Amino acid sequence: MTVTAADKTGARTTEAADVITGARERIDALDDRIIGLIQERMAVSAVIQEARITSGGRRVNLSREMEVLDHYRHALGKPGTALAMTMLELCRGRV
Ligand SMILES: C=C(O[C@@H]1C=C(C(=O)O)C=C[C@H]1O)C(=O)O
Repeated sequence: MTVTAADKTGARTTEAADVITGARERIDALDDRIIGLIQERMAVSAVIQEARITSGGRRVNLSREMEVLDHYRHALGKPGTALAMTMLELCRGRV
């Protein structure tokens, strides 16, 4: 059986299916960029952590993490905090 664009998108008209298919391509491209930025952030964060550990300090700096959490919460509301927590976990591991 053939899978139509309407089947894949959940749309009930070909016009809506076309809009959704085009917008999903943009979302996929945005997600690629977001993932690239997260990977870049992880690399920069690793440089900071290594410098601090090599100097005799600790990997984690909680006061800085609070600033990062506040930044995301101000920009995105409560879910921003959860997003920042996940980002921090990606960048420095679970604490
Ligand atoms: C990158 C740092 O080290 C750790 C990782 C952080 C981050 O990825 O944003 C923030 C605080 C630290 O726990 C830093 O101190 O800035």
